[in-house]
Amino acid sequence: MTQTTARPHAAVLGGGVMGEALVTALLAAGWTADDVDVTERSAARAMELSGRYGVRAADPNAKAVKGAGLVLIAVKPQVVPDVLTEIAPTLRPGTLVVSVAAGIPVAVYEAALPEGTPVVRVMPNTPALVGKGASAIAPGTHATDEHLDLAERALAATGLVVRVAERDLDAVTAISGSGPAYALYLIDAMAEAGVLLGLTRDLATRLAVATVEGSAALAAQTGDHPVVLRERVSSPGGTTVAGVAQLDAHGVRAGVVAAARAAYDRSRELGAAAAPSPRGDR
Ligand SMILES: NC(=O)C1=CN([C@@H]2O[C@H](COP(=O)(O)OP(=O)(O)OC[C@H]3O[C@@H](n4cnc5c(N)ncnc54)[C@H](OP(=O)(O)O)[C@@H]3O)[C@@H](O)[C@H]2O)C=CC1
Ligand SMILES: O=C(O)[C@@H]1CCC=N1
Repeated sequence: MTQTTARPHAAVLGGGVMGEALVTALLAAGWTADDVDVTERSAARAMELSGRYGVRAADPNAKAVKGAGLVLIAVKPQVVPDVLTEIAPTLRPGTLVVSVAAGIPVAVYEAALPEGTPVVRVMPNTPALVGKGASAIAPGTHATDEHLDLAERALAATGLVVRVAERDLDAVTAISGSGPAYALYLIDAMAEAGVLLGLTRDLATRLAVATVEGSAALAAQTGDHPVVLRERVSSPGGTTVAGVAQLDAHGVRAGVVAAARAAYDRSRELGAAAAPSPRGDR
């Protein structure tokens, strides 16, 4: 059965950073609090989310998915196999399973869940919390365009959502999934430099945040290549070329590439660890 209801009852499994972002996204996209259940390992955290958003703190996972037409998995990758074992017996036919877990291949979900279960993998990022996220979604074997549409409706309030093939998700994870940490690392470094040069920390941080936000907006709104935009900041013989030469001298570009490569490799490792063993004896 294909689940195409506009806003089916949703169960968010795992109410950590990303689970909370998904709960807020659903509510912002028009789901009512009555239509969203959230499960957690710790009852205190589940109650916290329930108190904050009015959603139902439901447990265990097997019970939460019983009445759901949309299940969103937001536990750590290492916990995904156990959660799939828990929910497989009670998942309704046709319920769309959406997972944000890094690295875990669609094949792992499809092997553990009832035959024909539609699965969509999502790689979101934390700016989703303020509607400025970037998410990529990839369909499993049984996910139709309608299932992708439903996943997009669920993510509508989080920001940019793009459709990709599953093979691209490790790279997406390395760039936009982990990317906010790289950007925030830069902001922190710029603010720290401002303090070193005599600004107050508050002023330096505000300037660094506004500068990175403004630069991103400039790139997004003009569509100009980042190098062209960078050249416009760089007056001949001026301050910017002096500064950027130091970024090159300190290998910052190479560091960013190495960071993304390491995140990509880690995403693949997480997937390999969760994959059924060749002997099929997991
Ligand atoms: N944070 C991010 O920027 C992004 C994260 N993701 C993915 O989102 C997923 C969650 O990450 P994140 O939110 O950062 O991690 P968190 O640790 O913040 O959230 C996971 C939550 O799941 C809870 N949990 C553990 N076991 C169960 C269970 N059996 N049933 C229900 N809940 C359970 C954890 O509780 P406890 O802490 O008590 O174990 C925790 O609160 C990961 O798979 C990650 O790859 C994807 C993109 C970006
Ligand atoms: O660090 C992680 O593993 C998750 C996935 C992408 C961002 N955070």
